[in-house]
Amino acid sequence: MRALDRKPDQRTAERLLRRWATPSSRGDEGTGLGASGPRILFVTSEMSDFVKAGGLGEVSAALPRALRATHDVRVLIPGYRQVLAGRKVTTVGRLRAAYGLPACDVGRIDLADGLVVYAVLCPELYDRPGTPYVDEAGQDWSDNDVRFARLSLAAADLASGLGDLSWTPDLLHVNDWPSAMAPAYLAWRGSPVPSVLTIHNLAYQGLFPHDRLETLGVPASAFQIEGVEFYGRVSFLKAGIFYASDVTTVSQTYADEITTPAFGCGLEGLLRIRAAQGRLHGFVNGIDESWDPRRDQHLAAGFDSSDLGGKHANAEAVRGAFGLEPSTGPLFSVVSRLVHQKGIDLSIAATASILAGGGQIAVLGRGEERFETALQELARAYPGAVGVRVGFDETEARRLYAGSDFLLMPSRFEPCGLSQMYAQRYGSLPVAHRTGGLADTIEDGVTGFLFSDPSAAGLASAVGRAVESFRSKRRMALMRTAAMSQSFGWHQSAAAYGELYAHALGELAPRWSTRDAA
Ligand SMILES: Nc1ncnc2c1ncn2[C@@H]1O[C@H](COP(=O)(O)OP(=O)(O)O[C@H]2O[C@H](CO)[C@@H](O)[C@H](O)[C@H]2O)[C@@H](O)[C@H]1O
Repeated sequence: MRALDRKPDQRTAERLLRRWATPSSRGDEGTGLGASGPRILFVTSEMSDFVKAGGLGEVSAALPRALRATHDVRVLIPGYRQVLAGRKVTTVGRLRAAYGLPACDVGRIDLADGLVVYAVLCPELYDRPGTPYVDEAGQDWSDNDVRFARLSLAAADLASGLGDLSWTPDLLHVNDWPSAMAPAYLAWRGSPVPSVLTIHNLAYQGLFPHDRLETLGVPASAFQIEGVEFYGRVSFLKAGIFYASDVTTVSQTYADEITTPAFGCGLEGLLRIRAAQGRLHGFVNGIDESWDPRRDQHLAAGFDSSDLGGKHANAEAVRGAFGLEPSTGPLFSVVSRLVHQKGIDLSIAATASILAGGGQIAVLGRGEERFETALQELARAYPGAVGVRVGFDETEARRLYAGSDFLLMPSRFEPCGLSQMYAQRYGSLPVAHRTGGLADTIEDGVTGFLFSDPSAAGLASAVGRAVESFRSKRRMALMRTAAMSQSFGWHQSAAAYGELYAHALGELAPRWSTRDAA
């Protein structure tokens, strides 16, 4: 299935083989190599140190840091204005134009904790207002194919030793469609550098018209079912799934789900093949240490499971900020991108059961206009009981987790989900659809409430169970304590990624000798 049929780049292979000639480099001694261990370039289109549109931004800030104890991890990100503004950026390399992709410089930023970030410096592609993906009106940038092909090609170039950097990665770890072309560029130039693609959300695939092949540097021979073609278009994500050495996603349940037609978004066939090869893995995300209700500076007051006084202070702050009346009933929250995936329509439909149970609901989110409008109408219809804020606000989000009793998360699918972990850590019990990472991180009836049918009725029945539990102080206290003591650190999944890297790197030599002999 792998299309690595060209003559590999000899110089790179020899460098890697020299570097990985020792037993430990083949993973025989685990991953305890320290910061002088394998050089990993973590390629991402968002990182919450600079700019975040969703969960990927948080994972990109946390996972490279969790891996630093054992790996020499550096990050590559487009040089958006949010990345460069007010920072010391040293130009350390230059990459040539290729195909229809412009030349760019490589800038180095040293973050306060020592993490090194390389920025792809190309103002014509990245120096714009808006988010990494859309303009201020919410429209996709029309040149997103070039913007993210340039990111991917920069990663492949650096892995091939181009650009004159004094640091050359041993392995690329790419994330979602914006960097998923990097493994393909490596394969097309015959590079032996291994790559790992993490899928944070299969629903976003980076699909572009067939007439962009030349601009993007896709060889005509790769525009086929065993390559990057997806129903007549170029699929960046499929390129990554097809060419990466290994594919991971962010929970075991989602890794299983995406091999089925219901969740596979048309890629289930290829994903089944990768799974059969033992190349599809599920590693659940962690949450970083800033999510600590005792010390979080964003909160109105700190608290822990043995003293929930501060939680009540946060509930008061939320009620005030969202225009809710004083109440002793249950407070439900939603903190979410307002998109179909997240089942926002189901949460709207469940409002009746929440209000009937004497509860209130506070919603923070932004996204599709139809959901923003519907939620604002709901708040107007139930003043004092439903509060809605359209926007993206870290402090409000943290206060909502801290102040609410329950978090609604009826996602139709959820690769991992972070909000349900934050909520549990802050003593807010998630009411969630039993899917993907939600099924893997919530214990039904112990740390939250799961329901199996993603419908208004399914959610309403779980809301009923939550309201019922709220009536028993003892039960609530037990569940809160169980939720707050869940361990969601990065340690375990960082170790799993480390093992995977070691395995992919260790395969270099055998793969090469077979090919050399051929
Ligand atoms: N209006 C707002 N204001 C402030 N903060 C807001 C906000 N709306 C959302 N957030 C924050 O954004 C994050 C959302 O993360 P999720 O993992 O839940 O979803 P997302 O779908 O973006 O990520 C995708 O990638 C991640 C990472 O792998 C997977 O966990 C997930 O399943 C997948 O869909 C949470 O930290 C939440 O607090």
